[in-house]
Formats: sequence, structure tokens, C-alpha cells
Amino acid sequence: MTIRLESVNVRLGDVDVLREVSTDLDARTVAVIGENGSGKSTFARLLGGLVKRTSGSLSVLGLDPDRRAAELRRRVAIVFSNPDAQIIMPTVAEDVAFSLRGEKLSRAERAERVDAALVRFGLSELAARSSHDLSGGQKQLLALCGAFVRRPELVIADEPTAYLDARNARRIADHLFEESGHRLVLVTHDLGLAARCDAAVLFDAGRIAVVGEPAAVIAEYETLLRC
Ligand SMILES: Nc1ncnc2c1ncn2[C@@H]1O[C@H](COP(=O)(O)OP(=O)(O)OP(=O)(O)O)[C@@H](O)[C@H]1O
Repeated sequence: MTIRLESVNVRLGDVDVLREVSTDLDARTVAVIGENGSGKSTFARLLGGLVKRTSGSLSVLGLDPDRRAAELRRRVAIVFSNPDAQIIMPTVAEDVAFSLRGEKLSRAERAERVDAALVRFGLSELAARSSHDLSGGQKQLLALCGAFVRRPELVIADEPTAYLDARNARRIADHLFEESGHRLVLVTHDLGLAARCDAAVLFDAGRIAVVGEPAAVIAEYETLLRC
């Protein structure tokens, strides 16, 4: 099972953000949908080891994020809506190479991995450009490139297309859905994107309301929105 939660609670400050969340998720691509404040980002951060549970049990890729944080960080990549939060190094190529800092690679292997990732994300011509001067769409491609160059087994993307125009949103989504050996958990308000996933999870007020086929889960969400 890729992701398993049993009675997980997350309390942040004095807010019960996630309540009694139990589910098993093994689909290759999973959409996480729900209203603002329903707990989606907290769920994504929990899976990525960025938020700790208050109680319950959790396993991601067979690992408990609280006990095996370093291994989880190696095998999971997280992408947010705002790529600025993830861009660190002065140039595009340096920024992608920075993502490989923890890996034992020769100089040649490192360069090869970076070059291949730049080609895959259409960034080769921008390799020497200042990473902070890129457009929003280019920055998100760079953030994704930095995530994928590590060859993660699981990519957790929290609203990765939120600030992008339709063309860039499509490009980013196509990369996320590309079959390259990774699994995807995608938090999104874009129900078209959610429909492309193999499974969907609907959050409502910190609880999982329904899990299943995206079409059925989206229909349930639309019913909820009409209430
Ligand atoms: N650090 C925190 N301290 C206290 N409350 C928090 C904290 N982080 C999140 N919350 C609260 O938890 C709830 C769920 O937040 P979360 O960001 O997970 O929702 P979301 O479904 O991702 O929302 P959105 O669609 O608006 O991004 C919200 O009420 C939020 O205010």
C-alpha cells in the first residue's frame, strides 16, 4: 500500500485540522479535493513529513514519516503552488543540480542527470538564466524539474497550477501525469485535473467524506457545494 492512515488526527495550535482520517490509497494518481480550509494541504504536508500527526498511525511508501523522515525525504518530492518557495540557487542549472546535493553521484553523472531533466522540462535554453528572473510558468517548470531530477517514487503536488495560465497549467499537469515511475498525490481545486486521476479523495471539515473513482467523488463534491 502506498499510503495508509488509521485514525489520524492533526491538531495545529487549538484547531483540529484533520480528524480521524483513515484510508488506504494505492492508485498511481490520487486527487485530493474539497472546499477551502477542509484540510487538503495539511493532509499533503502530513504525507510529506512536513506536519506531524497528533495521534493515529500513518505509513507512506511503507515508512512512518515521524521515524524515517530522512528516507522519506529522499523518496518523496513535494511541489507547492508558489515555486519561489522552492527556488534557491542563482541559475536554472545550478538550482536543478542543488536538488541532487544529497545523492552520491560522480560529477559526470550529476551533470548528465541535470542535463536530461532540463531537456525533459524544456529548460535547456534557460540553463544559464537567473532562476529568479523567470516567468511564473517557467519557475513552476523549474520547481518541477528540481523535484523530478531526484527520481522520486511519490510526488505530492499542492495546487501546482494555481497561479498559471491555461497553457502553462496544462504543461505542468502533463509532466505530473507523465508515466515515469512515480506516484502522484495532487491537491487541486481544478476538477478537470482531478478527473484525470485514477482515484480521488474528498475532504470536508477535516474528515475524509468519500474516496473512490474521481467521477463519483467529484459528483459528491458538487452535491456538497450545492448544500
Ligand atoms: N499552523 C496552523 N495553525 C492553526 N490552524 C491551521 C494551521 N494550518 C492550517 N490551519 C487550519 O486548518 C484548516 C485546514 O487548512 P488547510 O490549509 O489544510 O486547508 P485546505 O483544504 O488546503 O484549504 P485551501 O483550499 O484554502 O488551500 C484551516 O481552517 C486552517 O486555518
